[in-house]
Amino acid sequence: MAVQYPNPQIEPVVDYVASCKLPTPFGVFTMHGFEEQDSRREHVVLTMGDVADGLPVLARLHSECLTGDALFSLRCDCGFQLEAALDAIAKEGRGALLYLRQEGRGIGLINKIRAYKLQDGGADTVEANEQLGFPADMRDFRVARHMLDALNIKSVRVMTNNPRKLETLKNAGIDVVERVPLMVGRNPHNDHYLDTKAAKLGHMLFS
Ligand SMILES: Nc1nc2c(ncn2[C@@H]2O[C@H](COP(=O)(O)OP(=O)(O)OP(=O)(O)O)[C@@H](O)[C@H]2O)c(=O)[nH]1
Ligand SMILES: [Zn+2]
Repeated sequence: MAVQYPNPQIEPVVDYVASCKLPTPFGVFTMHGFEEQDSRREHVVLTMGDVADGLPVLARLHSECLTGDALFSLRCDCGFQLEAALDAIAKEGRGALLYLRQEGRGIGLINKIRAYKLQDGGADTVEANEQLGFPADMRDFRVARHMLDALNIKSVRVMTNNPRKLETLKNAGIDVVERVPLMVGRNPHNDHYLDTKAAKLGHMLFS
């Protein structure tokens, strides 16, 4: 069985490091860098507008997907969601995108490649994780709460299709006031994957 990180028994400590401007095709964001003390994992938050005014903030808590976010993979919907979230924040002129380094729902990139190989052989996304000895989802969102606290973000309107993720966020101490759907990027390569997420992981992917 895989070792879970961060350890659920130990509250993670996350240090704010520095902020800078980040111009993008969607608009100019401010990028805030954070570092987790134990794992030295580096996370960023992109913000736009005044997010510390106490009002709910449009937010995306995006888990790293190197293949979808940076390498144009059509196996999932991550890259499309990343773009749509940045676009939505820019259109509203205010919001936050937390880019969380928990690749492959927490199993890491190399294990995700192993999982994809099993999926190439017929397993679905959940079965593949289980065959490798991992739970379907190993993510831990307590790190995100620390980053929201550091930025004085009191409550969030979360862009997600995953109601279970909202529960996980609430259990991590994050004040979620609304779910904002983020349905983009369905294509022939991820059709089955998205159907599996809806059937087995509870995602609301049908309007
Ligand atoms: N283990 C595993 N991880 C995957 C797979 N496809 C995508 N991921 C990872 O899943 C994470 C994204 O989680 P999802 O379950 O797609 O979406 P979600 O964040 O729960 O829900 P949304 O907010 O609606 O996107 C990223 O870390 C991806 O790297 C897969 O087949 N296997
Ligand atoms: Zn992905």
